Amino acid sequence: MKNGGGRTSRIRRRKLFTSSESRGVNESYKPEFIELKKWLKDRKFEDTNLIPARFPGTGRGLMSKRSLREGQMIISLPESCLLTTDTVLRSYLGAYIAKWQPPPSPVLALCTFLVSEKHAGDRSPWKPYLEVLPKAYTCPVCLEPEVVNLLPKPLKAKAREQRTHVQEFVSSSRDFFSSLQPLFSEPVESIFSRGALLWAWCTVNTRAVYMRRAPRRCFSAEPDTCVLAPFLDLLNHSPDAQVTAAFNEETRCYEIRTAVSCGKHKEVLICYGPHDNHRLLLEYGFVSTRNPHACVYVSKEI
Ligand SMILES: C[S@@+](CC[C@H](N)C(=O)[O-])C[C@H]1O[C@@H](n2cnc3c(N)ncnc32)[C@H](O)[C@@H]1O
Repeated sequence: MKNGGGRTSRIRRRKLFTSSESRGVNESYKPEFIELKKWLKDRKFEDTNLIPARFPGTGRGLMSKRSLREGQMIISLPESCLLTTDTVLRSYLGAYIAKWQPPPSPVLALCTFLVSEKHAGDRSPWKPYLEVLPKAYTCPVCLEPEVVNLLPKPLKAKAREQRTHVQEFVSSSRDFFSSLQPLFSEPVESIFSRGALLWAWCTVNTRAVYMRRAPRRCFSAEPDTCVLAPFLDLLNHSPDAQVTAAFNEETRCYEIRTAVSCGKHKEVLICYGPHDNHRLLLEYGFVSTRNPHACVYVSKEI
């Protein structure tokens, strides 16, 4: 998910789908969504097409308020709503990132910002977004080792690789977090705990959209492609969905258009990529029951 190709392919590029079975229960009355709506409006985003809802098969997602025509814009989220590495560099963390050697990765910058803003609580200007983010994730890295042990062999190996990757991500960032101590009255070890970083890593890896940004010297050479897109990131996945999605340099908005018409009061779904169920579980923590990309892994010996 973190490499360029994987993320590119999963970014819900050309696909949108609405399921007739998935009649959802409106959740827009919930205080957290009312606050998020106000926050988005202050940043010049007013949605007319979508409302948060809970669906029987996919859980929390977005429902169409009206029918959508083929080619119609589903959502156009202004740049001011996006959480990018620029947001982080412009923040109180910017000076610390700029002077840290070796330069931190773009994902580390995003995770540091998420943990720090979450810690700020009511003082964070991002609070309405942080409040709607999941409290926990179901990617294999979050599962107990006994549960990972029950996975099929090839997936088990991938799950262990993911755990090692995240462990290294956390342990190799310790000195950087220590350098941030002047910003906090509490010890940084208690703020940037393993649990907090795991939550932030899963937030970025399960929810970010793909938007390639120019490399900058203050970051490591890893591609800077992950951008958090509040509200838009409530869209769930269907392998059959057909949308186009990209940042529009003219409107300065992240836009998603449907390639097919879509009925009123249906779940609006996008496609994260042509992923089999192993990849969906690894990267997003779920599997798709009717997945045309499902495949069976056969060991070399067989
Ligand atoms: C970009 S978020 C979508 C919004 C998310 N459902 C929420 O409540 O915030 C991606 C996450 O949604 C869930 N998800 C997306 N598509 C799904 C599907 N078809 N079935 C079950 N869960 C899905 C997974 O937990 C995934 O990691």
